[in-house]
Formats: sequence, structure tokens, C-alpha cells
Amino acid sequence: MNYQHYKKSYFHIPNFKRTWPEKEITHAPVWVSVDLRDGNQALLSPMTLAEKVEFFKCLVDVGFKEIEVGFPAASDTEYSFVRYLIDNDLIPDDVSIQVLTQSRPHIIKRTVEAIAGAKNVIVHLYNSTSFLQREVVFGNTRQETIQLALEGFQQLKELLKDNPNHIRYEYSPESFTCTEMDFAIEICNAVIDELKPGPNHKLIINLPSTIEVSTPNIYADQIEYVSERLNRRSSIILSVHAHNDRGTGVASSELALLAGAQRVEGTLFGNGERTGNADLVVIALNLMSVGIDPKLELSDIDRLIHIYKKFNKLPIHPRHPYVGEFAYTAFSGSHQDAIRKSMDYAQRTNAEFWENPYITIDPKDINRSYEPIMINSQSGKGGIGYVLETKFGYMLPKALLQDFTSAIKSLSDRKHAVLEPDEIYEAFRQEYINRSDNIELLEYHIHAIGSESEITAKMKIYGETKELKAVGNGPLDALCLAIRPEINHKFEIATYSEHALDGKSSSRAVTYIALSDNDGTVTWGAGVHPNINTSSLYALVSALNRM
Ligand SMILES: CC(=O)SCCNC(=O)CCNC(=O)[C@H](O)C(C)(C)COP(=O)(O)OP(=O)(O)OC[C@H]1O[C@@H](n2cnc3c(N)ncnc32)[C@H](O)[C@@H]1OP(=O)(O)O
Ligand SMILES: CC(C)C(=O)C(=O)O
Repeated sequence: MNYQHYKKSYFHIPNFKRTWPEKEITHAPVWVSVDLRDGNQALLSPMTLAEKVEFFKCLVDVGFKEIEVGFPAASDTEYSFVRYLIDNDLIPDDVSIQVLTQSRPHIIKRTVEAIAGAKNVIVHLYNSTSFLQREVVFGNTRQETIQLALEGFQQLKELLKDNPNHIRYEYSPESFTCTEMDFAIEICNAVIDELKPGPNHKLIINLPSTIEVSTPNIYADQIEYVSERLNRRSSIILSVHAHNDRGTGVASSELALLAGAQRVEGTLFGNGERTGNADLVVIALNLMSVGIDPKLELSDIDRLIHIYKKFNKLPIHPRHPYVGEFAYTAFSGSHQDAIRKSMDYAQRTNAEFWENPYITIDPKDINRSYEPIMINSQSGKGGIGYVLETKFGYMLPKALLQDFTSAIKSLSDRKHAVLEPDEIYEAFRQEYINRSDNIELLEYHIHAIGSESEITAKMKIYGETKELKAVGNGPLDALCLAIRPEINHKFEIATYSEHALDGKSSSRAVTYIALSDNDGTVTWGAGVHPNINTSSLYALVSALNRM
């Protein structure tokens, strides 16, 4: 690998006493959806006005109070969308729309025109501050870079000075993670000094991980280091906006919260430039999973998935946290076993809290329909038993389950595929239930003789119909006695168990019987019938056929 091609692109963070590793997240941050801006700018085909309107409504329903609705100067659609929201009174009073602008006079002017009449607006101005961007992209010195930001805000203040509405400002030193720390502090403080925020008109300072270049702990250090050195800190809302280039956008945002961030920008399911933005659904559900109110209403997750797929025209990965197709599925035997035991335990003990060794949240809390267990060649008896029990009501004795599991594993191995519950049941039915291949019980009658039972049975044995009769200490014993002389094989009933299948008075019963023969080989059979005597006789015949 050509690792010599790379070097660290973030700058040294001077020694300081970091406190974030000792902290815990205790409450939800201010959430900001940037789906309609950062998400939208990264799409193959950006959303139409109608699509943005529908997406916006969904974000409002979810509970976002700050929504970056676009970059109004970018295109007619972007501009018209902002106007449409305002002119049609679609922005609830408790929701602020946020618009993004570069620090360029004509772009700022157009942005201000776009927001005329909106009650609550955050005007978000950015310019890039990293060494590379300053030197190569802009050709600006540090001082010129600061000047660019200040001139932008001076123009905004002038254009908005008579605006009667609630206007707040946000400043982002874009490419913050590759900016020298002293310069990041210098430029943010220059903006703070220009805007002079106070407790009643706070300024949002957003420190983006425009591109992820380090492990999340470095980002957290950068956030805490700068946070502590901002002027008028109590009048600043510290915001983060993490991308996901190293796959740690969520972790970066979470550690940044420990480090002093109060506000998190991101998108649903992590859409956004390149590898995406921080996934707000994951961060919020991470909070819920440890008992913290996420302050977003995510229970109708399927609606969000639908909106995401429809308007972003992107799929959700099957392994996506919380929402992927397999997020609540275990394939491997030991996981299935532990999931099953824990679910049974929670039900038995009427548990107050969700606790499961392999499933972090109860999928029902986000209205997911789910398959907790799927069966393939890596599965074990725990999972197979779970499927037979939860889908079909069969509670197999452990030894029978073991017997059946080897058959299922080799079936899945041969098929190279997951087995559907119906296939598993069908395999069980064909192999064990009411077998009559060579020996068939056609009719029977039982008479009680004192404490004993006499059975008269019409049976087909290897093609020949026979009338058999015997007395035993119960119907099953009697049938064993009647059959033994007819077949050339010794057997004893080793175990017997039964249960109702459907849980109603009209329900069917299932009986499981294990026979052992001369050399100790154990053979299982099962019988199903509404009459419990019949189900047990069928189980015996079934086991005999298998033996
Ligand atoms: C990290 C982020 O996601 S930031 C948001 C990025 N989003 C977008 O760019 C989407 C919307 N953008 C657009 O539609 C277009 O880029 C526009 C309309 C804003 C501008 O388009 P154009 O005028 O054609 O310029 P272009 O896009 O090529 O931008 C490059 C110019 O903008 C300058 N520029 C870039 N960012 C900024 C900024 N934040 N402030 C001031 N100038 C900037 C560059 O230095 C460059 O100037 P130059 O032409 O003098 O070299
Ligand atoms: C404008 C800023 C916040 C941005 O989108 C980024 O840095 O990724």
C-alpha cells in the first residue's frame, strides 16, 4: 500500500487539560436537519420544489426546530422553495429555517431576498479556513480570510437592519478540521467581536468536520480546545457538522457533544456529500437506547425511510444501524439462542427495561416489523426452536430440537440460502409429524378395563391391513404391545411430552415421542391431532416409521 503518499492533514493541538473523556451525554442537543441543503447538494439529481416541500413537512413532523432549507442563491429551485415555504405560511412558528450563503456580495443579496417575510431565520455564512484552502483555492492570507468573513456579516447586518423578524446568524469556518487551531479561534473571535452576540441574541458558531481526517477523539479535542477559547462563550451556541469520510461521522458528533457542542447538524440516515453527513437518526436512537429522550419523534421510521428513498433516490444498506433490513436479525446459532432466552426471560419476568445481548433496542419502539432470527447453516437449535415456537406454536423438547437442527443445517448448507419459516416447518412436518410410510394407524377404539386400556386397532403394516388388539396400562402402552409382535424390531418409549398447539379449547395437541431400540439408538416422532389420545398414537407410529 502506498501509505507514503499521505501525511496527517490536521494540525497540532497544543497541550491542554481536556475534560471530555470524563463526560457523558445526558440530554439531546439542538438538532438541525441539513437534508434539504447538504443532503440535497450531494444528490445525482437534486430535489424538485414539490419534493423539497414534502421532505420539509416530514422533518417538521419529526420535530426538527431548525431546518437548513437550502442555498437560495444556488438555483431557481432553491430560491423558489424558500419563497414557497414563506409565501404559503408552511413554517410553524416554533421552527427556524436556515439558509446557507457564501461570503460574496451578490450571493448574500439574493439570500436576503429569499428570506424576506420569514418569522424565524438563521442566516448561515461560511468561508473556508484551512491552510490548503487559503493557499490553493482562495489565494488568501489569514488576514484576507478573516476579512472575507467579516465583510459578509457586515453586508448581512446592513441588508437586514430593518428586518422586523427574528434573524440569527451562524458562522462556519469551513474545513475547520484542517485549520490551525490558533487561526480557527482567531477567525471565530473576529466574527464574534463583529456581531457582538448577547444572551438574548446568541450567535451560532459551527465547527464543521467538512472532511473527516482524524479519529473522533482528535475532533473532540479540537472542539473543546476552541470552545474554551471563544469570546462571549455564554452567548455562543456551539454547533458541529460532521461528515463521514472515515466512517465515524456519528462518533465524531457524539464525542463533540462531550467536548462542549450544544447543537448537531446532520441528515436522516446520513445522506450528504461523498460518504455523507452525520446520521441524526442513529445519534438520536443511540440516545434513546440508553434511556435519554432523543426529542425527535422517530417511531414512524418507515415513513422516514420511504421519504429518504423516494426523494434522495438512495437505498438503505441492509446493515445500517437501527433501520437496515438485518438490524434486528441474528443468523448465528449462539446469538439466536441468547436472543431467544432473553426474550423469554423478559416476558416471564414482565421486565420494565429492554435488555437483550444482541439487539440494542426493541424494534417495536420504532414500529419496525422484524425477523429477529433467520435460519441458515450457521444457525443452531435456539433459533430453529424460536421459529417453530413463535411462528407455528411447536415447543420441541431439547433433544428433538437437536435432532432436527442437523437436518436443517445441512438443508441450508446444500441450498446456500436462508430458510424461510415455512420451509423449516415443512421440513419438520415431513420428517416427524404423523408419518405413515410403512406403518399406518387406520382406526382404533379404546375400552377401559378397570385401570387398564384395551385397544383395538386397524393398521396397515408394510401394505397389509391388520386388526390388532392388546391391553396395556394406557392406550399408548396397549398399542406398543399390539405392534411389537408385528414388526421385527424391539423398541421402548424413552420420552414422551405433549402440549396444546393453538391455545384454545378447540385446539390441536402435539405429542413428541422418542423410541429407543436394542442398541440404544433414539428415534423421534410427533403426532398432531385435536384428540390427545390420537396425537400420542400418531406420534408413536411416526417414530416407528422413522425407526
Ligand atoms: C462544505 C459545503 O458544503 S459548502 C456549500 C457548498 N454548496 C454549494 O456549492 C452548492 C451551491 N453552489 C452553487 O450553486 C454555486 O457554487 C454558486 C452559485 C454558489 C456559485 O457559483 P459560481 O459563481 O459559478 O462559483 P463556483 O461555484 O465555481 O465557486 C468558486 C468561487 O467562489 C469562491 N468561493 C467559494 N466559497 C466561498 C465562500 N464561502 N465565500 C466567498 N467566496 C467563496 C471561490 O473562491 C471561487 O472564486 P473565484 O471564482 O474567484 O476563484
Ligand atoms: C457549510 C459547512 C457547514 C459545510 O457544509 C461543511 O463544512 O461541510
